[in-house]
Parts: sequence; C-alpha cells; structure tokens
Amino acid sequence: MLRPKMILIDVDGTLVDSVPDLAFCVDAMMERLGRPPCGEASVRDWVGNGVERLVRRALIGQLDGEPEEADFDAALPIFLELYAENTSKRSVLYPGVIEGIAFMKGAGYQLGCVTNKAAQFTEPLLRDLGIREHFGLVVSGDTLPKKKPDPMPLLHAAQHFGVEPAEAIMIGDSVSDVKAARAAGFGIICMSYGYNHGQDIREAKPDAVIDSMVELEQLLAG
Ligand SMILES: O=C(O)COP(=O)(O)O
Ligand SMILES: [Mg+2]
Repeated sequence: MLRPKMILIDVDGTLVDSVPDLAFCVDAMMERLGRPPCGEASVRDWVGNGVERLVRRALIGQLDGEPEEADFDAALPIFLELYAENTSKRSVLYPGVIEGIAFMKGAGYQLGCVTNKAAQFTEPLLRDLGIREHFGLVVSGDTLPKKKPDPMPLLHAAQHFGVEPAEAIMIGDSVSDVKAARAAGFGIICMSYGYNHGQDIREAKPDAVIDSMVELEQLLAG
C-alpha cells in the first residue's frame, strides 16, 4: 500500500461502538409507537446507512424493504428527539482508537472523518468522546448531496486537504466504506470488529483487515 498523505476514518463501527445508544433509541421509539422492541443484535446489523435508513429498517424489522411512508413520517421525529438526548450516553471508543489516532497524528497524516451519521449527531458524539479536535475535516451523512457508498464525501475531503486520491486511505467497517473508497480511487483498510450488516467484511475485499488501530503503525510502515 502506498504511503498515504491523508487518512479518512468512519465513525460508527470504526471509531465508536455507538450501537448501545442507537438500539436504546430504536427500542424507545418502538415502544412509543406501540410496537415490539427490535433488540441490540438486530440494530447492529442495520447501522451504516444513516439514521433515516435505520428507522425504516426498524419499522419493517429487516435490512431490505420499505415501511409505509406514513409510519416512517411518524417514527422519524421520535427517533431524532430520542437520539439527540442519547447520542453519547452509552457509546464508547473501541480499544486502540486513542493509540491509533496518536500514531497517525504523530506520523503527520492529514486526518478527516467521513460518516453517514447526520451532522447534528456526529459533532456532539466526537466532542463528547474527546476526539473531535484531531480531525481537520468532518464530513457527515447530510453535509453533501450524496453519502457513502458514493465517492463524493471522500473526494470532497481529498480536495479540501489538497491530496490526490491515490495518496489517500479510508479506514472503515462496512461494504459502503469499501465501495466509496474504490469508486474514489482510495486505499481501504477495514476494522474486523465493526458493523457490516452481519457479513464478514473480508468478503468485500478491502486492502487490509485489522483487529485494532494499534496495528496501523506496522501496516502503514510495511
Ligand atoms: O449509519 C449511520 O448513521 C452512520 O454510519 P457510519 O458512521 O458507519 O457511516
Ligand atoms: Mg461504519
């Protein structure tokens, strides 16, 4: 892998184990709607395509398909209200994230964050977990007209930092990260522990799969 100048990092399932808060809010929303809870294991498989898609999946109880539009319109504001109050109460950084960021900063890489999470939640989450200051740019799911797997947020970040795609790497956890990176011409490293809709991320054939960001130092040196 070419030694990169810029590294972009995904949030949910890569930096932050956010499912405890997301699952709490999904189940509280379902309760308010008079429906049965979905449970944390299901929510884990549904994260990665933004809050609206998560709410749609909760309403139909599965990954693919669409709920009634009226049901979605009733549910979304409830979820948004709940998640605004529960963005970072139960969410934690994965082991190795602090060490990985310290290495990347120390090695002089430009660091950005690219997530499909809406900006109103991304910013407080990164701040509350004490890592916002490390990122020169944060591109959220609603910052631009398109989100991952579209390459637009990655190319926007490359332009922001004045870096060519071939000099850039994305670190993520899902097939959307792999697709966005490939379409943008970036390298792609995936975390084995994240959320990938119940599938092993190795099937998406990223350039490398690691178990902890402490492995980045060795990987990027080699
Ligand atoms: O689904 C979301 O809201 C965000 O997911 P991501 O941070 O993995 O892009
Ligand atoms: Mg993710």
